[in-house]
Formats: sequence, C-alpha cells, structure tokens
Amino acid sequence: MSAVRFRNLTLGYDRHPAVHHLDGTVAAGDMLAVVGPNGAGKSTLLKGLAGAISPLSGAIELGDAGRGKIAYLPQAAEIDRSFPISVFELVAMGLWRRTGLFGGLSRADRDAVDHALSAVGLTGFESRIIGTLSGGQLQRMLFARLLVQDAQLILLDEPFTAIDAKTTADLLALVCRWNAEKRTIIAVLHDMETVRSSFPQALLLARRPIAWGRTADVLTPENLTAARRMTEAFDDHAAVCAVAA
Ligand SMILES: Nc1ncnc2c1ncn2[C@@H]1O[C@H](COP(=O)(O)OP(=O)(O)OP(=O)(O)O)[C@@H](O)[C@H]1O
Repeated sequence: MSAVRFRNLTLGYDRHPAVHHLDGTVAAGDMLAVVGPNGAGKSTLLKGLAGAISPLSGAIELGDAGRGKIAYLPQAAEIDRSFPISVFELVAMGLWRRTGLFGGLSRADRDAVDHALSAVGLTGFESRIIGTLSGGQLQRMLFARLLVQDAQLILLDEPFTAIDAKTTADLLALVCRWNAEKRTIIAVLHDMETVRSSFPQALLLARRPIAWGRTADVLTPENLTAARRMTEAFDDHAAVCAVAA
C-alpha cells in the first residue's frame, strides 16, 4: 500500500524547477530520509508534499494518508518566534482540524496537549511565551504539536539541525515510535550517521533523484559525489524542461 506516489514530478518557483523528473513510491509505514547537498530541492519536495506549493508538472498522489492527515515540521528558520503565543497554545494549534480555529478545547483536548508536552519533556513550560525558549526547547515544543496532530504521514525538515545530542536522541526516539505505530515518516536530514543508523530507506536528491532505495545502497561514495557535482552544475535560471526522465 502506498502512502505517496510521485509521477514525473517537477516542483519549482516562478517556472524554474527545483526538483524534476521524480518518479517513485513511498510505501505506507516507510521511514524515508531525503538527503542531498544544499540547494538539492529537499525542502521544496517537502513543501510540495505538504501542499504549500503546487507541481509545475507531473503529480503527487497521496494514498490512504490524505492531505488532512499530514503533519509537517518546517525548518526552524521558517518559524516566527516573535509571535506572542504560549507553549500550550501553540501545541493546541495541532488540534485545530478537530476543534476549528476558534473552537474551545475540551477536557480531552487539554489532556492531549498536557500528555504531548510531558512526552517531549516540557511539563512546566505551558505558559512560557515561545520566543523565550531555547532552540532545543522550541524543537521539543514543535514535536509536541506533531504528536497532537496524530497524522499518518509525518514530514520533518531538518528536525535535528542545531539541536544537542540529548535532545536529538529524545526526538529521534519519538520519530521511531511513530514509525513503529505504522506511520509514514519522510525526513530531510544532513547527518549521515543518523540516516544510516535509523532510516532504512533513503532518497538522494540533486534536483533530480540520484538514488532511492535501501540506505546502504543509496549512500555510496559514488552516489554522494554524483549528487554534489549535479547540484553544483545546476542552472538556477533554467526553465522547466520537457525532457523525459
Ligand atoms: N521561495 C523560493 N523562491 C525561489 N526559489 C527558491 C525558493 N525556495 C527555494 N528556492 C530555490 O530552490 C532550490 C532548492 O531549494 P531547497 O530549499 O528545496 O533546497 P534544499 O535541498 O532544502 O537545501 P538546504 O539543504 O540548503 O536546505 C534552491 O536553488 C533555492 O534557491
């Protein structure tokens, strides 16, 4: 059973492709790492999956994990930390599909938020304003929001970047638990050790896919060198091409 199918997918900005000729299937319950050099199109792919940008051509087909069941953690740099909202309120936003944006929270909703905060080690931080959190605490809070979203497909963009070893280990354990619950995980990662140790599947991207499959088969020195060369050579101003994959 597939969670996601890419069909000759091209994603980009202002008609310039950032990812192109992507074909393939993510099976339900996969734990897939998306790796590649800076500018390879990894974040763009997650934005496409999250529905934040539309394909320039081709398609992304979602299986049982419909759009309503996707949880998306953007890169930390995209979070507006100046927004005056408490930790509890931000985590409760993960419930909005159920409660509506301005709906009240039931006792069960409040318990779900408390439980999620406890699971990420943030009990006691409920009324802290998010701008006062450290980077690691902020990431724990965003994971708590993912927890309450209870999604079948979870997209993580560099979830462990600039996070210390203890926090990384705690959050990685949560990701592994989600996967053990048969949720599908697609994570952009730069740390190859984490990918090799915890992600059975990898997609190596350099604007187009270089390799996709078992992590050990994908992360070979030859593939990594090819990806680096490919990304460096890419012309950012090229128009969408009509070349078949
Ligand atoms: N909003 C945007 N408008 C125009 N171009 C963009 C936009 N976002 C990304 N790009 C371009 O798309 C290409 C792919 O960027 P993307 O962020 O997907 O790469 P990445 O693999 O996630 O890189 P990194 O590892 O540096 O985060 C880059 O050339 C980038 O400059």
